[in-house]
Amino acid sequence: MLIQPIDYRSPTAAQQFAASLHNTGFGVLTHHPLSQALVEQVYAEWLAFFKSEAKHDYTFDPDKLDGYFSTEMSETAKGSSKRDLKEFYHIYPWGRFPSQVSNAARQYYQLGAELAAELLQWVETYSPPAIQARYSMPLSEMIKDSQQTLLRVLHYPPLHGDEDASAMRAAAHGDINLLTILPAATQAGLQVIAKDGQWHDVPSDFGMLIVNIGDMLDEASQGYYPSTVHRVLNPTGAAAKQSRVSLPLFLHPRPEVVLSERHTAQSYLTERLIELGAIKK
Ligand SMILES: O=C(O)CCC(=O)C(=O)O
Ligand SMILES: [Fe+2]
Repeated sequence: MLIQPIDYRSPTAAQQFAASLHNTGFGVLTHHPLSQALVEQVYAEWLAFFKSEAKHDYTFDPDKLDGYFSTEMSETAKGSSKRDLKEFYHIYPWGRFPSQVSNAARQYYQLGAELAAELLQWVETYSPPAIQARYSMPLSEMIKDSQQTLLRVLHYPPLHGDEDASAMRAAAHGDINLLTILPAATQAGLQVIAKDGQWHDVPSDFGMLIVNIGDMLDEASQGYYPSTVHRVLNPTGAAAKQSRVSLPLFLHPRPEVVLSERHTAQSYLTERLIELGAIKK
């Protein structure tokens, strides 16, 4: 197995976790403090929301990018020709929030951001001194009070068999942000590419927490922590008739935070969103 799950409670968890992120761009935690009951509540409430027509009242704001993105408006990964087979909702602290769901997702946002700050401390502690010296501030401070951190509630609808042959639930991509944390989804399918170019399943038993490096941390650590390409496979057999729900929290620094000699978080994000066609020049 490419990625070994790590027990969050272990005295060597921080070191093992940082090593996993360095080697693969991914780290998987068991026995972490995020409440599984809360995650399940979010999955259930939001699945019902995605199955309702109410979602269309929250169509995303094209400038601010909060709100609901339908399958027709879904992302096309860089280098891919087909839209992903997914719909999703972007939750920001300042953004619109559906009245049809409880505050569970907002609560999760808060708890997830707190845990992420601790994980960033682990990442920092085990950065080689020469890399550490180049961080413009402690990594956990980069996300402090950030209004840019994004909770994406994702729904991959059941497949009907008439999808374009090359369209995927999520085509191969890297994340733009600093760090992503992702509770195991309601279904398998997440894969990561290894250094040898082979795809591997990411361990995702229910209750595990999957963490991956985004491009901004790759940039800030000069590649010591690599942003690794991942994808979500289309299910086959009985699983194809079921929805998949997942909940990535994308940790973004405050806009003015300096990532490297070349980039602030703001300049980096703008460059990437233009590349993705999400915003215009
Ligand atoms: O749904 C998943 O398991 C992963 C989603 C993902 O990689 C993303 O939205 O960036
Ligand atoms: Fe991703």
